[in-house]
Amino acid sequence: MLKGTEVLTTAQMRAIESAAMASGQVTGLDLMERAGRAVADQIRLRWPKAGRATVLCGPGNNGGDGYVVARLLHRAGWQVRVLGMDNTPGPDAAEMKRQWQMIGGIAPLTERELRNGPESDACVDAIFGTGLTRAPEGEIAAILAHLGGSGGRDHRPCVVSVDCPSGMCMDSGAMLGQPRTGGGFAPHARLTVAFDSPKPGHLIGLGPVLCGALVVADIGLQSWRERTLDGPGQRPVRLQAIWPGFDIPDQRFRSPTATLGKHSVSGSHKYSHGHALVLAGGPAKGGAARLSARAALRIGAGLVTVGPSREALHEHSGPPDALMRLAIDDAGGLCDLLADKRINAVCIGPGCGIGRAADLLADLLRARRATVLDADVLTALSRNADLMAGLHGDCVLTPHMGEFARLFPDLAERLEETPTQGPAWSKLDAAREAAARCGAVVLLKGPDTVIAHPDGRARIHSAFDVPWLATAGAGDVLAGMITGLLARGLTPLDAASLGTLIHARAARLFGPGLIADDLPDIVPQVLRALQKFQSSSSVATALPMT
Ligand SMILES: NC(=O)C1=CN([C@@H]2O[C@H](COP(=O)(O)OP(=O)(O)OC[C@H]3O[C@@H](n4cnc5c(N)ncnc54)[C@H](OP(=O)(O)O)[C@@H]3O)[C@@H](O)[C@H]2O)[C@@H](O)CC1
Ligand SMILES: Nc1ncnc2c1ncn2[C@@H]1O[C@H](COP(=O)(O)OP(=O)(O)O)[C@@H](O)[C@H]1O
Ligand SMILES: [K+]
Repeated sequence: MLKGTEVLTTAQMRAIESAAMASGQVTGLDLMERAGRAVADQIRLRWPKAGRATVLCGPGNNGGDGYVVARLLHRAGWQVRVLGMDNTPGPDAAEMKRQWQMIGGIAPLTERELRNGPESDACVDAIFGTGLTRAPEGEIAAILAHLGGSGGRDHRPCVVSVDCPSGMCMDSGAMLGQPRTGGGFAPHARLTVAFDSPKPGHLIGLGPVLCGALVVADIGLQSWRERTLDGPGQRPVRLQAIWPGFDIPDQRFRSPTATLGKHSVSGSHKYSHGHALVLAGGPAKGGAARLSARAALRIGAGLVTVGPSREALHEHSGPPDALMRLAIDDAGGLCDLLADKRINAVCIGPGCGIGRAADLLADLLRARRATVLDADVLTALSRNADLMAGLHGDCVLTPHMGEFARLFPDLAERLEETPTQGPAWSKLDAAREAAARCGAVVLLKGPDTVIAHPDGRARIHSAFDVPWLATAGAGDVLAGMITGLLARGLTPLDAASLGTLIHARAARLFGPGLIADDLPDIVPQVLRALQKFQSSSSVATALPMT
């Protein structure tokens, strides 16, 4: 994978910082100075004219970063007011506090001080970072509520958060002590400057909404990151973000003469791009399967066949003409068809009907094809433990939250609980646990999509900027895209990741007003853009991750 896609847990981040400091080549003070400088620089980029800042410093090292920001903004000509706690922090933060005190005073960190102080252009939130262990209470909870607009929308300060909006668990994107769905007052940052790598909480749960624009600043830890996470005897980096820098796992997107598996693309034919089968349902239910089939064709499967029941076959006679149609009446018919080994990927669920999906699934799973399971078949699966036991490593399950709750009710319930302690149970944990239990890749949909492999690898795709993707049939298109990529020979994890990326990019390109039918036909445009991006991947690695 290209650099720049790793997502670190807070525990991994702490381990990397400790390794760096233990090496003797860098001190905690150096790191804190770099972190504070990164935040101050980002503020100055956005406000080129020196203004007024209020800096809120908490009891630990996040507060230490805040004292650095205060000093550097003061040096740049800003009028800086600091609110801090009357405690003795660790030695690095204590030193940064001392340096600030040589410049200016520290008012008490109270909601009253904040509310009654002069207006400021930027309010720097350096109260809690990775050290948050429990839900904030009392005075600090009141300050955080004020940052979230409890004093009225017009009084909501322009917040710049250091590492994360304070009170947010960086492993889950949940606000400790508040409902998962939001609704409580929480700091809504205009900008969040995180260090070294994003954490899961920046990308899932409430994180993307609370963080505002996310900047990930390099504080010089890269070589320790590599040694700590990838060194001999260490666990590999197991979590990645699907965003610029993500390595497209299909050679075709790199160069026209590249190879795909064993087949040279230049000398290839349609069967070397795979044959996808989309199982459709009975009469009057064909739309969803046709959306999937069209998406599978557009994304590059060599052949696509749609397989409804015999009485529904005539409904599938419309375009695209490239699509093949074949009646599949029952499991026997499916087995006969799957005797053709060239059919290497199957999509089951969209518009299939729960009963028919249940009837076909056991034999389909026994045929051991790469299989996408979506919609109706997920409901069938949730009602039948034997079917669930038949899942295998070439399966991709694509539930939305409602379907996930039917399949894994205990995991979904845990996600509903109000988290009180960090690290809080997250959508990432739920998807990973589900994948481990069922032995298949689980793609848990939403604006934050999490894709988990049974071996613990996982990927996160954040698409909070395309709310219009939540439209009827969009999931059917995604299932078809993944099926097409499986037909092309991608692994289930890669097909799910690339399908998710292309799906959201198509929605972004189309813009508001999108209906699911529009998505497949935007795919060629997205593929062209991806091809260009990949052929200039050295540029891509240098792109700032904003
Ligand atoms: N390590 C490094 O070199 C670098 C670290 N960096 C920076 O350090 C940050 C991590 O620092 P950190 O570990 O000191 O944790 P931090 O987030 O400041 O909070 C800990 C304090 O809060 C307290 N506390 C927790 N929850 C609470 C609650 N609900 N209500 C009240 N108190 C609560 C907790 O108290 P305790 O739980 O012990 O009672 C403790 O006193 C990181 O995000 C980054 O910004 C950068 O400078 C780069 C180099
Ligand atoms: N708020 C949102 N922002 C961006 N994407 C979303 C949002 N909500 C859902 N999605 C995406 O839209 C698609 C909807 O799929 P699904 O719920 O299965 O719809 P359907 O069953 O109608 O096809 C999924 O890919 C999901 O990740
Ligand atoms: K913070």
